[in-house]
Amino acid sequence: MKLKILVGSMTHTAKHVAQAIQMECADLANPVEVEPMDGLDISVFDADKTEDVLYLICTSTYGAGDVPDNAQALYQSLDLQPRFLGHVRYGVIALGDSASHAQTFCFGGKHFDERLQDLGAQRIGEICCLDSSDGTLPETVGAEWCRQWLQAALPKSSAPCDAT
Ligand SMILES: Cc1cc2nc3c(=O)[nH]c(=O)nc-3n(C[C@H](O)[C@H](O)[C@H](O)COP(=O)(O)O)c2cc1C
Repeated sequence: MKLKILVGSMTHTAKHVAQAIQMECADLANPVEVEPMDGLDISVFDADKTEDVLYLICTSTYGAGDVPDNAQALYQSLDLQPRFLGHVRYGVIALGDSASHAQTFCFGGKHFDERLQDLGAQRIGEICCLDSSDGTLPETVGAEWCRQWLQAALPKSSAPCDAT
């Protein structure tokens, strides 16, 4: 099963989380692709219709609860070019800061989740919120969460991937 991680980031934290997942989860999903959201639109969910693929939205939050600049085009495309995404299974890692932005904590990831659900996509598991003010390492927490998430998402008959 392929894992495609779509990264929305301003100052690279979300990118580093995605890269940690790529290294730590290669035995559970193969390949693990990391793709910055720059320039993407809703068609990113078309390419793999016939493949066994899971999507992971990994995005931070900016402004007053907005998605980062590099995620704007994809986020708006979900609204401006809507289509049924019933074939899409996805998870969300949402990055934010509860100390400075309590009212809009992790809204970037939560906004993506709302739009994807509106279009019929199926979220697997709960949203993973990574809080930059809680003293944990986002790469470590994100990769650990992703291992558990992948294990829950894998069909029961699937053996872990041969990463070689
Ligand atoms: C200008 C600015 C605005 C932010 N706004 C929010 C916000 O509204 N909600 C939130 O939860 N975090 C907010 N954050 C925190 C970031 O989302 C958080 O630090 C995140 O880890 C950054 O990830 P990145 O390096 O991948 O962009 C903001 C940070 C900055 C610098």
